[in-house]
Amino acid sequence: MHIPSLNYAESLEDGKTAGIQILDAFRNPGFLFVENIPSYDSAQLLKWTRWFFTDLSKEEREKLQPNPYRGYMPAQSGKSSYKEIFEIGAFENPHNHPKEVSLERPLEDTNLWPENCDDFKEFCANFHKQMSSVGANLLKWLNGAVAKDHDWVNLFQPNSLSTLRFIYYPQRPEDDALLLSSKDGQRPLHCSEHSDGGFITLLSTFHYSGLQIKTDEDKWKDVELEGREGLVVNIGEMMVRLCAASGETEVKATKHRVADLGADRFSVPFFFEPKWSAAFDGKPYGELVLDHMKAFVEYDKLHQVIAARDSK
Ligand SMILES: O=C(O)CCC(=O)C(=O)O
Ligand SMILES: [Fe+2]
Repeated sequence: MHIPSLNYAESLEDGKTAGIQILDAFRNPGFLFVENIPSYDSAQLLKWTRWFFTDLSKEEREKLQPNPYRGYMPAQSGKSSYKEIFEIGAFENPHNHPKEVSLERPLEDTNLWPENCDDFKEFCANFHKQMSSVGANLLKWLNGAVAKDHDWVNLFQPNSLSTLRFIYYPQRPEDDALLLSSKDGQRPLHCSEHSDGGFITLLSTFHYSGLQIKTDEDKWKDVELEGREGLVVNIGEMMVRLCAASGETEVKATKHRVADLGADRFSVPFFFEPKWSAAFDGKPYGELVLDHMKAFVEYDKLHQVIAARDSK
């Protein structure tokens, strides 16, 4: 299916019209394609994504695991999603002490980098900044259409917890339980059905197919982009709540998934998120996320940090 599109460069001149278009897309189907973004270069992004997952050795990637939140996660066979992930945020640690993390704000965890990779690091820092700026503009335009009297952008800046996630979906190993069971007719997935939890997701899918969204009739439809350059954008559950607080109750965090097409796939979502201290339901946003993460096994190390903090 085609999703509505937004011309970003034109929107920079007319944020009011952009706000109406964005709101309309987030009401139905809940996805938007943003194109004509000055200096967005998906070829460069794909080059670095491939470099990280296929040129860098497995051992080098596995070294990037000691931090509680940021860093690398290997693929796990037999699980409903099969993917390797590398995540970075906006916080750097000049002293390069990977295990040091603030007990007060553990999600402001610092990045971990492969050795001798200044060009990769520079690319990532610039890309993180570019996505933050696109996210902030989309938010500002939507804010104008939904809640003129509240400044949402202020919740996100400075020091947002936004995450740049590189994903590699390798082919499942032949003895993967899910692949074996799929031989009975059920199509395996690379990424299982979910709605995003956060605010605004800006996704680079390159030329890969596989992304599917669930329609109101509970049917899965392939997102068709026909090689266009730009970002697939959708909102998460927290953004739905933020809109609802201003009386906008029609926007939705549409369910989506990634079909396993039997070939390698790469994608790069950017999760545009508020700063730690932004108040939601009377709590700092960072504390809300920590609570939410207790349900996820992948964040074992983060749980240990929180348990140590809470026992003090
Ligand atoms: O890989 C994709 O195309 C989608 C990824 C996704 O939905 C996510 O990471 O939340
Ligand atoms: Fe998602």
